[in-house]
Amino acid sequence: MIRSFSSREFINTFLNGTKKGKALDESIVKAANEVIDSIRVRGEEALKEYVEKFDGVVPEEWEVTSKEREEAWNQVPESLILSLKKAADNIKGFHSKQLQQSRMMEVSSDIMTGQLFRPLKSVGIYVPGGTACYPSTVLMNAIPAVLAGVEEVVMVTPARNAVQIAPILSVAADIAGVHKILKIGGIQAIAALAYGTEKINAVHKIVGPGNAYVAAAKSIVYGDVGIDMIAGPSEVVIIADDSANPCFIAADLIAQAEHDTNARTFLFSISENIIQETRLELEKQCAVLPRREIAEKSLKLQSAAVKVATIDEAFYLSNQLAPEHLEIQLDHPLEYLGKVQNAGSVFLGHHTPEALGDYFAGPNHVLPTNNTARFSSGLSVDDFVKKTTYIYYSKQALEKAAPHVMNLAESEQLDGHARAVGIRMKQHTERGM
Ligand SMILES: NC(=O)c1ccc[n+]([C@@H]2O[C@H](COP(=O)([O-])OP(=O)(O)OC[C@H]3O[C@@H](n4cnc5c(N)ncnc54)[C@H](O)[C@@H]3O)[C@@H](O)[C@H]2O)c1
Ligand SMILES: N[C@H](CO)Cc1c[nH]c[nH+]1
Ligand SMILES: [Zn+2]
Repeated sequence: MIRSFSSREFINTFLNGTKKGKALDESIVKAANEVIDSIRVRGEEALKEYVEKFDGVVPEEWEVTSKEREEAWNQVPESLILSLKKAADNIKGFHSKQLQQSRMMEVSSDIMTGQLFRPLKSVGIYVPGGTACYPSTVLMNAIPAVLAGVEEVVMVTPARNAVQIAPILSVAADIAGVHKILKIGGIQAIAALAYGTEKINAVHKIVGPGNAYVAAAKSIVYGDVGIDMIAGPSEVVIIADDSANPCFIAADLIAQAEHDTNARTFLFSISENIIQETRLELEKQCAVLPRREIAEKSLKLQSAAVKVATIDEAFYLSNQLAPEHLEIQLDHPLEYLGKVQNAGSVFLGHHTPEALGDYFAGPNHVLPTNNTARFSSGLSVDDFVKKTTYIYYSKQALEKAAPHVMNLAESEQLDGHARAVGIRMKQHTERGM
């Protein structure tokens, strides 16, 4: 089910070859452009057409009413509400440490520079709802936004042939502090959030994962609004030696594979025995999985087991791939943290499954995929904050800086810039200021 690759074959196939991930699919981008253009021009009328076309049913109102939100609480078991609340507490705890205060850096008594931190006014959070229902993604998207102080957090999620969204999503939204929930998904939701319609206000930034249609739509609207990232299918790399348990490795590979037939799962091990045992475990565990078809397809098409010569080689491959999730299933895992150069989130040791991070531990599960952890990071409070710098110079401070500023301006042949300083110097001299 999981194919073996040598290191070289792995690099040629998954990093440089036929299975190298692609940020966007051109035909999907083309289709998304059409939908977005229509909604931008024709607003509500086009939005309804596309919701009907792609999601089956057009709800009477886009927004989940406060009555519906209240009633949702009676439809979710108490134990599940408790789990959501505990997870939310951990997520809040972790993200609250990311909050930063505006700061002033006094350079000297007559020069000040600084940074103002201001929350975005409104954001849209996308919660996927095509093939599964993700209350955890509601918490992961909304909690950092609310902590940052965003005034209006608008969640969108497809109702998919139903008039209502799943009650658990609404409850998670209440726990996280979401202000509005709209029953719209896919490209049409991104278009409505980016450009607004007669009934929907445009937001300033759109965050959250989704399928290839959602990713394409986010890439198109970027520039008119902010986005967090272009999220691709989920990924996990597991680095393991003989100290690992093949049952755990297989379970963690399946946990990613069941998301999506395009999810990518990799095992790098110095032990041939571990690879063989994991293969057997995968067969066994997949056989009893409700989402067996999805997981098996993903494992067959998008996974690899690589027998490496050394642990360093495993880290080399992982850093080249820059996976969304990296599990280090080795004894004394903390000792290996220094070897991690590129990864969205790292799971240390034999008892820290990636699923723990998906739901509960606190760090965000909206993470960079498809090699983008080389240059980007998971969702955080920072995504919901703008930083405005400021500068203050006294007259005397400007006089000291003036020759340098004028030199530099003249070197760029921008006389207007030089004059903006020079004119002040002239007045200071003339008026004996
Ligand atoms: N990174 C994360 O944190 C995270 C969390 C949860 C889910 N995910 C990923 O998000 C993805 C969710 O995908 P999904 O499909 O289940 O839900 P989704 O909500 O992203 O997409 C469903 C929507 O896609 C649109 N769509 C489907 N087929 C279409 C077509 N042919 N043309 C135009 N639009 C079409 C429909 O409007 C539909 O409602 C999965 O890949 C999953 O792994 C990631
Ligand atoms: N593993 C997903 C992110 O890659 C997040 C998730 C949500 N629910 C379960 N898993
Ligand atoms: Zn997951």
